[in-house]
Amino acid sequence: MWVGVVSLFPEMFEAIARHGVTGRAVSQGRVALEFWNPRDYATDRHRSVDDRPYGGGPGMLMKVDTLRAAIHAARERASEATGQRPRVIYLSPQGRRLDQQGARELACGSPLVVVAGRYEGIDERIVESDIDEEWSIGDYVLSGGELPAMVLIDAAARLVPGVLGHQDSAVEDSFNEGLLDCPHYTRPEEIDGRRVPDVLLSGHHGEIRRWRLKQSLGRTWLRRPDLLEGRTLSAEQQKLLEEFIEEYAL
Ligand SMILES: COc1ccccc1CNc1ccc(C(N)=O)cn1
Repeated sequence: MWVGVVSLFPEMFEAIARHGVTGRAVSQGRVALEFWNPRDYATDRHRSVDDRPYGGGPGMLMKVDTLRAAIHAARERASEATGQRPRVIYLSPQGRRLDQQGARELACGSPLVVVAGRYEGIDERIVESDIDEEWSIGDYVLSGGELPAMVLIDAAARLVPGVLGHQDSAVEDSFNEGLLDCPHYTRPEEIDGRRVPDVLLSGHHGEIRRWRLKQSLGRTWLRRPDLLEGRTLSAEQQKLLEEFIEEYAL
């Protein structure tokens, strides 16, 4: 996966570029991250990258000429590096809500150019002319698009084949089936009198799979019933959920 990042604070992206699963993906070349900083395209003495909003009002916007130069440079490089036109993405509270399905879409195929806004955002004409898609990580406002950009890149990068240790861990990710995850346990077998569920110690892999699926279904029913709306459960899933509800009601 190739990602070009347009940001005034490229060093923030060390958080994903140099640590953990994403850091390893970058060092192994499975994910390529390149950066363009609008400030590098500033020509005035103060190297300004923000500008005043027409119509007045509080705050500033990102300066048009330096931002456009950075976006165009990233676009060009994307085409050079991958032979494909990139999808230019802008993170903003006005964008399409990122979810696991969206992450899957972003992970496969086209190179991405991700634009992280600062100040009060960017000129609408840039959104119209240079941005292909607006995405949001949730209904809240942050001081910049860098953290949302890292969330989007991380969610997509971990789905790139070979990035996760053993591929099943992405497949087993309950959101993969659109369900919440089941509870997880590791040593010791008992913590303050709380024991690991016996089924997980039994070695019966079929029982364990069913227990985990039942827990995922039950938790989803309890915490996020909306995820079950309009979803047809298999006969097995229906049975397991009914069992969970019966036991829960007891
Ligand atoms: C006032 O900030 C802005 C105003 C407009 C656009 C971008 C920004 C940068 N901030 C962001 C960016 C994305 C998200 C999100 N929900 O994905 C939250 N905040």
